Amino acid sequence: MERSPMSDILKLNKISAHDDARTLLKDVSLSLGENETIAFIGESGSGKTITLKAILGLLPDDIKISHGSVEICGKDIYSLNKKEKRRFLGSHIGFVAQNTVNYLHPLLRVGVQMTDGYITFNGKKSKSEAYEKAAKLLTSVGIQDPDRVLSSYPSQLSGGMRQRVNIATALMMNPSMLLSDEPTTALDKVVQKQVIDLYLSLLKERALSLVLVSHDLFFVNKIADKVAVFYSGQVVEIGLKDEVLSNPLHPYTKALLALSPSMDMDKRKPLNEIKGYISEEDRSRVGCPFFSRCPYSSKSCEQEVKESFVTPTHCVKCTLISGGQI
Ligand SMILES: Nc1ncnc2c1ncn2[C@@H]1O[C@H](COP(=O)(O)OP(=O)(O)OP(=O)(O)O)[C@@H](O)[C@H]1O
Ligand code: NI
Repeated sequence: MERSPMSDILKLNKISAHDDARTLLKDVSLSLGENETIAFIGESGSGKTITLKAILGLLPDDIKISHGSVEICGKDIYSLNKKEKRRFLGSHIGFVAQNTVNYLHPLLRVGVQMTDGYITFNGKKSKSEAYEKAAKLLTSVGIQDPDRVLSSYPSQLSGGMRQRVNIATALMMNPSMLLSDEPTTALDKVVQKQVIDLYLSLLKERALSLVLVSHDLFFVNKIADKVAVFYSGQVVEIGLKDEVLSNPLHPYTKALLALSPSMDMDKRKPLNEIKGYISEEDRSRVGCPFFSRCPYSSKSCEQEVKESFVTPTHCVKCTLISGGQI
C-alpha cells in the first residue's frame, strides 16, 4: 500500500485474519519508518487492537492469519518459531496495553512486574541491574520517588501513575518501537494532558517509532506522522497526518472527522460513533464495508474496491476516487 524505504521498521503486507466464523482483518497494509508515529483511528470494533496484536504476535488462539506478512526490521515474524518470535519481539517492541487498571497484576509489586521480563531475558544475576534500570526509567517518565513505586502494589497507585509505570515497563528492553493502545482512555483531562506531554518528550528524547491507537483526535494530531483509518477490519484510508486529517477523502473518514468538531484542546471530544453500526454483513462483503452506511454508495461499491494512491503517501479505498468522481 505504501512505498518501502530501507528504513521501514514495520511493514504489514496485506494481512488478513479470521476466527471460526468471521473475517476480522482484510488486506491491512501499512508501513512505518524509524522515529515515525502512526495513529490508528476508527470506531469500536474496527480492528485496531487486533492489528496491534498481530504485530505483537499475540493474537488469541481462535484468531488465525490467513494471508499476508508482518515484517519488523525486515524480519517476517510469522516465519519464526514461538521461542524465536518471543525473543525477537521482546527485544524490539514495547507494548502499552489499553486497560491500565487490569494490565498490571494486582498481587505483584510494581518492581517485580517491571523487572520480570528483563531478568528472564538476561539471567538471574541481572536482578539488581534490572531494578536500577527500572528506577531510572520511572524517573524518566516523571515519577519522583521510584523506589516507593517499585515496592508498591498497583492498587496503591493512581491511574496516571499506573500509565507511567506501563510506559516505563514497555521501555525496559530498549525497544525500537512502542505500541500503545488508547493510552489516554480512562484518565481524567489533566492526567491525559500529562500523558500526552510524556509521549511527546519520549519521542523527542529516544529514537522510537510509535504505533498509537487513540480516539483522541487532539492527541493524534499532535503526535502522528501518519494516520490509518480502520473500518470493519480494513484500512479504508491511510496517509500523512495532514493528508488524512485535513483532506479526508473516504466518506467514512469525513463522517468520523465531522463528528469531532474541534481539535482545539479545550473543546476536544472523542470520536463519537456514526449513526448505524458495523454489521456482520459488512464484514463478509466483497465490496466496500461502509456500503450500507455510506450516503454515496452505488452499484460499483458492491465489487472489490481497489486502492487508489492520490499522492505517493495517501491511499484510499473508495469507488468515488478509483472511479474518478472526486
Ligand atoms: N479473541 C477474539 N476472538 C474473536 N473475535 C474477536 C476477538 N477479539 C476481538 N474480536 C472481534 O474483532 C473485531 C475487532 O476488534 P478490535 O478489538 O480489534 O476492535 P478495536 O478497533 O480495537 O475497538 P475498540 O476501539 O473498541 O478498542 C470485533 O468485532 C471484536 O468483537
Ligand atoms: Ni481496541
